[in-house]
Amino acid sequence: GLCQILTGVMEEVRRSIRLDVRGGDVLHSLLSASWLQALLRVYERLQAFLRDAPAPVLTNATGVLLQLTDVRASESCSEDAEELCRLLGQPHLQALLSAHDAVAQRDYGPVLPPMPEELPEDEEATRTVCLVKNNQPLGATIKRHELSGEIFIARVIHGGLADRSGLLHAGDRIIEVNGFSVGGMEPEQVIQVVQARALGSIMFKVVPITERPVHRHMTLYVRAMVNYSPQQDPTIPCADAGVGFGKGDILEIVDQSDALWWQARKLPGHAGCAGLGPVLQRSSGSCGWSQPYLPHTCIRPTLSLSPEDDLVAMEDRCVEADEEAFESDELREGEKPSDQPHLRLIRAGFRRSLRLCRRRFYSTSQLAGHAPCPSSCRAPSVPYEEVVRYQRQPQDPHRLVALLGPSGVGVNELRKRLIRSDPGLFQGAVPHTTRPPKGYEEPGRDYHFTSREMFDAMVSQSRFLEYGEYKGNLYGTSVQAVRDVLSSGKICVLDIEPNAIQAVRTPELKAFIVYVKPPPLERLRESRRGAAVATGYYVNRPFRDEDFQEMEAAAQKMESQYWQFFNHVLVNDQLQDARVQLLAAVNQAQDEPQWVPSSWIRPDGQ
Ligand SMILES: Nc1ncnc2c1ncn2[C@@H]1O[C@H](COP(=O)(O)OP(=O)(O)OP(=O)(O)O)[C@@H](O)[C@H]1O
Repeated sequence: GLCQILTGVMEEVRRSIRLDVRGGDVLHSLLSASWLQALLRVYERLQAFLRDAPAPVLTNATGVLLQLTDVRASESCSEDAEELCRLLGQPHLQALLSAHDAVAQRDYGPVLPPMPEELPEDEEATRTVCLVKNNQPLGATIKRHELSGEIFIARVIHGGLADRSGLLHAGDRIIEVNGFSVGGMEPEQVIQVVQARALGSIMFKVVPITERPVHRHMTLYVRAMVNYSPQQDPTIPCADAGVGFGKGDILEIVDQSDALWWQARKLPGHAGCAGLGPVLQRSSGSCGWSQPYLPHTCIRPTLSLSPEDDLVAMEDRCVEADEEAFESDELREGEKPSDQPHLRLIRAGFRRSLRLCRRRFYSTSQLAGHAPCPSSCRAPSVPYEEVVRYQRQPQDPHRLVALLGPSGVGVNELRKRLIRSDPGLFQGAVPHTTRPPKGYEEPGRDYHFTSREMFDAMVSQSRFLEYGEYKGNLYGTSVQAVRDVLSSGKICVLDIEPNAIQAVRTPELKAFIVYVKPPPLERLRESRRGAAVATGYYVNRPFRDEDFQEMEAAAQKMESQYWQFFNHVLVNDQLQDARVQLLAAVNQAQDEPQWVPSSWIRPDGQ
């Protein structure tokens, strides 16, 4: 009947408001709060349950079981009794009975201490908070005021015990812990008092902060572009309360109220307590985002607080230091092109010369007489990239699929196999070249043949995703060539070099980047036994051990610099398996929700 009483009280209060009784509106808003209503409903349900609660027949089933073993010991024990004893002797049944007894004896909840009888006179100003610790951190940090020496709650960690209680807030002044006055205590001493009880209840007496800051509870999702380890960060207020993450991880930022430290959860699957993550500053270098750890030296303690030993976390052991990849199928000269249309299709777009020049371009610096490739090192130096969930609609163009990996790993092989699996759906982009067409080549199908002047103009207009020079000829993949495939309703599949990553990550192309990773050395030796590595335009030879080692080294370098941009990592061990996995990933990219940069979806920053 509590809800009914509350309705009656609310009516009274409403009358008080009409009569302009002081405090009436505050009381009304309190009583009409949805959380209070919900709590009362829960309370009433629990009361109803207590009334109808089933009573255990016995509270000591485990004891009865022991008596049964005595029965077994007697000689007159029947076969049935034997079987019963055997069944009851099984560990899972014993565990079940033990659990039964614990419930029957109501031995499952901590016994709360009685409320203190003597309440201070300024009772209104203090609040007694009792938190029950079940081997989990309290999820709050404390700090000491430099001048007054008073102990304050510095931060309440989202989703932690203190936060879920709703009773402790950043800024609350702590007066007592478990009956011990914290006046004059060093922060470490306060921690010792908290740690004295690993389990059970901990009682805090606090003076609540009078004006709680209004938090913008706007959840933000970001992709980490750097690695971060709280344990290696000397500036984190509390390492144990930190959230560690690696490049490419998706983080859910649940609290941005602190200018220097976000509270974040790593996705997927970390539904519990959030952790502290640094609001890292942009690094100064143009490609600085690839660094493993950015020390955020901008972090300084706040003025009114002592800088070092005065901040203590109520997390266990936590002291807050304070507020902070051609055409290997390409026809040799004089060879005739295939009459089979599907083979022609496959050949279109597999241009070894382009791959080789790209490799050269990537490994050397820049094309003589040309501006640097527009895509080269244009990565924004941001530690985080805001992301949103994107689901491609059936009427939308497909996402570009870009494959990359260390030379020889099988990027081109996988790309060919993917296109061959469904030429009606997958297609490569037709590259541009300044070299003269060969007899069998058809402009617009094999290459867009163009003059050097035209090519240069396209370069200066940033119309290439990537380009390079091979044996005196220029080769490049234009944005328009990709657009042509996408607008025909097909999925464009490209192999790119890392320096083209930024050029394909655009709102228009929405590239899904698949990194093709070499398997461990042993597996490389085994799986590449019959395979040949391309060392020049027409030069193939069997793989050697040095090739594998080079591949591994190149892979490591690529991973350390670009891991954050990989949407899918595919280990190319067994070719057939890898192709199947690639197909599955590509389908997922087109048909299932994916995290993409928010700027792709909301270019205006809204
Ligand atoms: N999983 C695999 N098992 C066996 N052989 C493979 C596998 N993947 C690729 N190969 C073979 O390895 C060789 C190199 O592959 P591919 O040409 O695709 O490499 P790439 O990554 O495109 O490198 P590059 O651009 O330097 O040629 C080819 O002969 C290919 O058939």
